[in-house]
Amino acid sequence: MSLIGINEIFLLINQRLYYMEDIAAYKAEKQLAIEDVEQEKRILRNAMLLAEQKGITPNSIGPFFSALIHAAKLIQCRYQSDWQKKSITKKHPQNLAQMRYKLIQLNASLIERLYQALIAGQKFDKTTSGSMIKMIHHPQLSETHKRKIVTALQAIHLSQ
Ligand SMILES: O=C(O)C(=O)C[C@]1(C(=O)O)C=C[C@@H](O)C=C1
Repeated sequence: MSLIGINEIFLLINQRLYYMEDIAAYKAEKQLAIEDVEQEKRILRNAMLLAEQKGITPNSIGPFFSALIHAAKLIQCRYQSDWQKKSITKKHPQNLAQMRYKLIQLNASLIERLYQALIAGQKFDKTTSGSMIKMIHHPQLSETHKRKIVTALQAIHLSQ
């Protein structure tokens, strides 16, 4: 697996995280709660199903998407709290349904890329932790939370 393959995985992770600013803005405008437990269940079910169809152990992909969702909620909370403090809101966010549709596509692409990396023999071992953490870019995400995403990614494995 080339570095390009890994770059693509982190590009998709970053794209997913970047949507959270707009989602936070939409929810602030519509006064919706950040957390939507039913949507989270749908995301996890869908990810595990797709992973299983590919040949990735579903229980190993679950914690990775849980870590992404956890980071997503944290980012939304931080944006909303920043805006509240400064009495500003981000205007004209995209529609939530549209953003969720894009997130579903990103999730599927992520699973596909992870699968390709794993069958190519890519090892996401501890020696790569530092460089992978550096590949996650988000102004609202601390090193600790980036590490949680990377640790969950390292546990993803192919079905036997
Ligand atoms: O779809 C949303 O409403 C989101 O905020 C995105 C997301 C996710 O990461 O997929 C994050 C938090 C919610 O609890 C549900 C889903």
